[in-house]
Amino acid sequence: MTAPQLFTGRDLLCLRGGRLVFQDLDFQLAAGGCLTLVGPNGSGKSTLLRLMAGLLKPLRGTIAWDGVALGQDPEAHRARLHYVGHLDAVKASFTCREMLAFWAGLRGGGGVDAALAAFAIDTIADVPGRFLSAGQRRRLSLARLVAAPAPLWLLDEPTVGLDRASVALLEGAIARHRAGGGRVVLSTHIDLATPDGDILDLAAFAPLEDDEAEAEDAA
Ligand SMILES: Nc1ncnc2c1ncn2[C@@H]1O[C@H](COP(=O)(O)OP(=O)(O)OP(=O)(O)O)[C@@H](O)[C@H]1O
Repeated sequence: MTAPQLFTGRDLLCLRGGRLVFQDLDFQLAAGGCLTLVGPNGSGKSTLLRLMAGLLKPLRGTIAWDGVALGQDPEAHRARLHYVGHLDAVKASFTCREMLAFWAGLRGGGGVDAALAAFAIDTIADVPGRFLSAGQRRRLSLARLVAAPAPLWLLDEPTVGLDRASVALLEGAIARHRAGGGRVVLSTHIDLATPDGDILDLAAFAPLEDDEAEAEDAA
C-alpha cells in the first residue's frame, strides 16, 4: 500500500515587517481534507495562506507537497492551486461569463456553465463587472474554482460579502471538491460547515514577548 499524498508544513516560523507572526506551526492535509484557519485579527491566517500558495517564504520550516518542498518545483505548485484572496480580480468591462471563460482558458478548464450554476450567477451571466454588487463580485471570484479545477483551494475569508444562501453554495462547492479528492484551506471569522474538517487556531502559535524581541533584533 502506498502512503497517502500529504500537503504539509513543518516547524514554520514567519516574520512580517520584522515582527514575528507565528512559530512552531505544523499542519497536514490529505486528499479530501479541509483545514479551517481561525484566530484573532493579525494572528497570521492570511500570512499562512500566502505561505501555502508559495507567495511568501517562511523564515524557518518547510512546506511540501507529497514530500517535495514547494521551492523545489514552484511551477508545479502554482499549477495545482487556486488562491482566492481578499481582492476580487474582476474586470469592469468583462461580463461574468467572459471573465469565467478567461480564467478557465488560462488554466485549461472549460466548466463555465457549471461555475455559473454553482454560485447562482447564471442569471447575471451577461452583466459586466462594473455593475456587480460586492457579493456578486465575490461569487464570481469563487466561481473560478469550479470553472478551472485545481486540486488545492486556498481561500482567504471567502464568505466576506456573501449572503446566507451564497454561503450555503460555497459549502456545497467545497463538499463536492473534497468528495472528488480535492483539498481546501480557508480562513474565516464565521462558522462554515466543513464536515470532518480540521481546525487550526493561529492563536496557539503566537510568539511570546521575549521571542518577539529576539526576532526584531534578528531582522
Ligand atoms: N505586507 C505586510 N507587511 C508587514 N506586515 C504585515 C504585512 N501584511 C501583514 N502584516 C502583519 O502580519 C501580521 C499577520 O497578518 P495577517 O493578515 O496574516 O493576519 P490575519 O490573521 O489574516 O488577520 P485578519 O483576521 O485581520 O484578516 C499582522 O501583524 C500584520 O500587521
